[in-house]
Amino acid sequence: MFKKLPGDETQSLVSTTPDTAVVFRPAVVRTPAFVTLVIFAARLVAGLVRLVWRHPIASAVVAAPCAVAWWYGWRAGLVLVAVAVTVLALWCSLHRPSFLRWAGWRLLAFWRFLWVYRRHWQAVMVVSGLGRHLRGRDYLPHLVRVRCTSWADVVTVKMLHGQAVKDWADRLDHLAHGFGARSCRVSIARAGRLHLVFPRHDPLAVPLPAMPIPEQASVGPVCIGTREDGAPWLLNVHGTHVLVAGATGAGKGSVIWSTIRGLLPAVRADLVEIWALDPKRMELSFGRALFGDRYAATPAECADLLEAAVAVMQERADRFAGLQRSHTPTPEDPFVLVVVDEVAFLTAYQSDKSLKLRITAALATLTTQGRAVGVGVLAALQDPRKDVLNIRNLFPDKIALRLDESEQVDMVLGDGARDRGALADHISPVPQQGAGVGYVRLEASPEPIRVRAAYVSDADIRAMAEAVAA
Ligand SMILES: Nc1ncnc2c1ncn2[C@@H]1O[C@H](COP(=O)(O)OP(=O)(O)OP(=O)(O)O)[C@@H](O)[C@H]1O
Repeated sequence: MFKKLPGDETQSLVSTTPDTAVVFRPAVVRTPAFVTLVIFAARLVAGLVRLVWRHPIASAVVAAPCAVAWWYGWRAGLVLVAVAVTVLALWCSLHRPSFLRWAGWRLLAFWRFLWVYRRHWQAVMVVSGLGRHLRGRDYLPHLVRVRCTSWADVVTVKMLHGQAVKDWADRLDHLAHGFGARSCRVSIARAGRLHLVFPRHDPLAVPLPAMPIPEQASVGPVCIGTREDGAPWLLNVHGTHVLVAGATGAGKGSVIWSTIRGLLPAVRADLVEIWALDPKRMELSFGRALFGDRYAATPAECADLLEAAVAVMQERADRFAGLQRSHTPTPEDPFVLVVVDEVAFLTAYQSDKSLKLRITAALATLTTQGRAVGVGVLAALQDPRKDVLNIRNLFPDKIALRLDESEQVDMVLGDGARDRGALADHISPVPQQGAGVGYVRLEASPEPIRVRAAYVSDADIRAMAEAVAA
């Protein structure tokens, strides 16, 4: 029986019959050195062809000076390099975005493909357990492509047949540290292929100042901060309900105030009314003038205000029935946004049982029936466990700011969110670095996105209240 095995594997294969001392050792046929050399040379050529095919620009940048130096001498090669560097530097200083788009990121991707990912690929795959060693042969996932954006490397990988996304999601730490990144996130590119996102630096590490107040009166989506990829973070509050979960000091206030700030022109145009429930009397009391008489602090006042919102909702539902199925804000029927700071004070931690029942029932009614008639809820919560807020699943949109425990991430963003890289429990507790930072899931994609809300200072809130009063 002949079995072809690479390397020295065969030498260590020994088999014995179960009850005799007969030992079988396979014969080892040594491959002549020149055959091995030919195989290595063929692999090298194939690798080079693949490299040129995948990175034509970067390959040309390296190959052209070498070719000129070969044919016309090293001085000519040096001149070509100097001219190319000068042209690139000029292009970069004159029009940086187009330079980065067409040359900068591609050159960086080429460099990182070779130096970071190709170089360490085998070791990281084997040590993390994503590669397999079967019958003397290494089976490794295929490194397809590296693309660089302003803040991260996006690595496309072809999984081994039979691997699942979970196999990769379970090893994000190994991958991040193996390739020298702070973290890693995984998403599906297409069947059998994944995108691994390795941030090179944190674009959300510095606090953002309050967003400018929009010029147009609109009920949203409201720009409340920025996403990790540099795009604005747009939050929809009209036609949905939003739950913001975060430990104490996570920056829930910045999400609430940035939203109110974005709606300010609509408040002034009577298209939006903001009703505030402030059981802690710390957060919303600061901009009390913005809410007029629709501000409640004690549990009894909060229950009354919530029931008033339910009454508005039911009156509209009676009027709209059979006439319209969605709400368009008008001064007669403005969009009502009920903002609740620390909703658990009114539900789980409320000692008066009848108040607790009234509040929970009103919140459940608003969150199940308010969307279509223009009544929305934006609630903040420190502890997202079900026994603290049993109606948390009635909020279609959820934001996970810094959380204390890893299990809380999936409670907020849904199953598997943490495995896919929503590390809300790793957000820094230092306010400068981590307050207002969080993860969201957009409707169009199951992948969590890292975001940071802009910080609305006390002075900004005061100016907002004065603007509305004027
Ligand atoms: N977006 C932000 N960017 C930078 N710093 C922020 C941001 N939001 C809040 N901070 C800072 O973090 C501190 C805590 O924020 P905030 O009070 O909003 O947290 P919180 O989640 O509402 O906490 P709590 O539940 O205890 O009220 C603030 O005093 C402020 O200095």
